[in-house]
Amino acid sequence: MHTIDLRGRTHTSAELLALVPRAAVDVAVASEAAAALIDEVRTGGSEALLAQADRFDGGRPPALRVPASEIADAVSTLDPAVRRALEETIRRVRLASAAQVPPNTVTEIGPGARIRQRWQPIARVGLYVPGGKAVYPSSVVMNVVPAQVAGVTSIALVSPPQRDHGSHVHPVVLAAAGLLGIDEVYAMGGAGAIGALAYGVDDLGLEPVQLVTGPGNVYVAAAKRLIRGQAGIDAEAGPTDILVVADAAADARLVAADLISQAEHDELAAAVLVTDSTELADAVVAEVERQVALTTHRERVTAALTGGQSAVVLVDDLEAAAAFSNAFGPEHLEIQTTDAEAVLAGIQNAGAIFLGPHSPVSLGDYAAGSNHVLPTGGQARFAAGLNAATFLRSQQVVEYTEEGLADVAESIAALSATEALPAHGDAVVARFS
Ligand SMILES: NC(=O)c1ccc[n+]([C@@H]2O[C@H](COP(=O)([O-])OP(=O)(O)OC[C@H]3O[C@@H](n4cnc5c(N)ncnc54)[C@H](O)[C@@H]3O)[C@@H](O)[C@H]2O)c1
Ligand SMILES: N[C@H](CO)Cc1c[nH]c[nH+]1
Ligand SMILES: [Zn+2]
Repeated sequence: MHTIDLRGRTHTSAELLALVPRAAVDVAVASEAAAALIDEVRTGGSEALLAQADRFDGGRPPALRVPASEIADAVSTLDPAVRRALEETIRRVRLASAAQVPPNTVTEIGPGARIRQRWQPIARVGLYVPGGKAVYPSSVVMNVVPAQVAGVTSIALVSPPQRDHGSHVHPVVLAAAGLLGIDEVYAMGGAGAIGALAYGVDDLGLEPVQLVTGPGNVYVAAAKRLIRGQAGIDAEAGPTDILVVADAAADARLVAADLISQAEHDELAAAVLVTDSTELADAVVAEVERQVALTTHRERVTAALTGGQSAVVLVDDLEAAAAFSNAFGPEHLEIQTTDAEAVLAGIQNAGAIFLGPHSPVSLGDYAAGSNHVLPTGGQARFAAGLNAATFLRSQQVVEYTEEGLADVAESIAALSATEALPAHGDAVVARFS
């Protein structure tokens, strides 16, 4: 991991933004390849999706649409311990997602003047579940549960076919879908699958969706950026990142383990330590070296940690640490300091925040009840993680009586005349003449 030394002076927000470490290959760089893959699917339909599966996933799935019997089989043959774990995760995510549904409200503006605010679910959504370097049954739960809690009634789920499973969707992904009552599942991955959801695939009977959500690699994130407008998207949840703010009191062994845990997702994953303690920085670097040598995906982890996106950042104090973190906009922010609440008070931008030594990111990835589909690449500076409200739209229902309208008729006339749009005022006058 390279070092960024910010000690000795304060930095403006613009300077911090310029210093933030990022991967050389980002969503913009992957965009051209993603656009070509989406175009192939728009013109070539199923045959293009099968060819892309052959090219990227090591084989053509026997059927793009997974038969209902295969989903049922996956549920019935699911390892009992994994089933219990999935069911507990579903329970917890459902509880936390229910708390994200905003209440419908009625505001009495004046006599006979009422604005109702209602939250309307999106009718049909497409959910992406990754499956390249790893498989993600947990992402089935993280996508489906908030959609169901929001009241979405039509859900299509896509996930890449797996070479090791005869080019079928991974059975635990199918089992997770089955446990949640999802029966529309397709064996397709990457940018082509995002295009298929957004534009539909006629010869497959895949109807276009109105919103595409879910995590994926840089090509998936690029594809989501490209189809935005045709369908809505959640945040771009691309290659994962973790930023740990730690002081001298933190346990270097745990900090290192958490950095490595996210680096194992992808060579493009980012792991950043920000600290005011050179002793802790040295200890974490030594621990990372020791633990990487023992970890399963050591090559991928090494690539991620030595990439330009990962770094150890030295700061004068924890206020400067929070300022750097805000500029980075981490997907996951861990605060491992003596007074975590004090650091939290200075944090504005983060996808999800993990406080103290017993709240590692792995907890949020699987079992906290929080959602693990989170904005990456600095998007947490303006975007939120996937949640029930992502699947809802607020709609204001305007309900005025004659008396209520009369009270504002003069204001409308004045403003419409000022804007040189007199027909607007006339439409109100017509109601009183
Ligand atoms: N931010 C989040 O919320 C979040 C959550 C979970 C996972 N993730 C991220 O999701 C990603 C999962 O990646 P993955 O690769 O394991 O699975 P994936 O399903 O995202 O990607 C696999 C697909 O990528 C496409 N692809 C592969 N190589 C390509 C190439 N050279 N050109 C064009 N397309 C290509 C193929 O279509 C393949 O099916 C990781 O980066 C991980 O960090 C993010
Ligand atoms: N850390 C990933 C992005 O938040 C989510 C995940 C799923 N499985 C393991 N981890
Ligand atoms: Zn993870």
